[in-house]
Amino acid sequence: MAAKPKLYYFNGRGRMESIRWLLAASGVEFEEEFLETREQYEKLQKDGCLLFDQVPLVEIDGMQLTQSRAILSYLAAKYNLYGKDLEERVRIDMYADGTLDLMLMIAQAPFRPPKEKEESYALVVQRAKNRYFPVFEKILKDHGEIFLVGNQLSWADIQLLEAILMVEELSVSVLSDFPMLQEFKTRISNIPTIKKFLQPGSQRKPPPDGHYVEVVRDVLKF
Ligand SMILES: N[C@@H](CCC(=O)N[C@@H](CS)C(=O)NCC(=O)O)C(=O)O
Repeated sequence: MAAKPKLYYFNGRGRMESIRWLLAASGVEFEEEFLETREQYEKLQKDGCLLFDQVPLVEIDGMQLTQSRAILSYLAAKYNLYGKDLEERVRIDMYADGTLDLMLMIAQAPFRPPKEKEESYALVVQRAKNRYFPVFEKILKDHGEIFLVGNQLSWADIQLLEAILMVEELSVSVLSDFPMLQEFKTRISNIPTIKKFLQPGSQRKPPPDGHYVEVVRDVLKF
């Protein structure tokens, strides 16, 4: 039996969380090593595991992969979450890149000074409501299908659910003007592998707290 994928990152969401989501939604078990000290990070560097001296790092299929977007795209292809042809694939890429942009704004906010942090979160909610969610609402409404692309679950669906849940943590009523997205959220959340990942005790990570921010700063020295 092939070894489980192994994820090297902090014990928090950051740029690894979407990778956890894709694996979990695909029903793939994975191991995690959490970076807690500078020494762990320097050892990975010294051992030549980090292509550009950065995490996330994922060991899978005998490879050491870095660059979160490349990892996500590999997993999407491997686990049949990447559409049926090139046209579907590029749409999945566009939608996934949109939600990644939005989630990166959320991931970076805790590292800003308190006032800027609050402004960043407010901007995220505004962008979600005015830029990203209307697009996905319209896509679902126009094609009347249950998934964003084609007739099967894709990386784009999984990541949109992840993004919706993250923005709802900042504003519980953010979906109030988006009925298609409300239904989408319920539908995708009920896919058995995803439902399991949403249960307490899964490898899904909570929103970042002060301790997480401190560990990341200590390990990366910034
Ligand atoms: N484009 C890269 C960016 C990775 C990245 O910025 N990683 C941060 C931690 S979240 C890091 O390792 N920073 C250390 C550094 O850049 O020196 C990706 O998406 O994986």
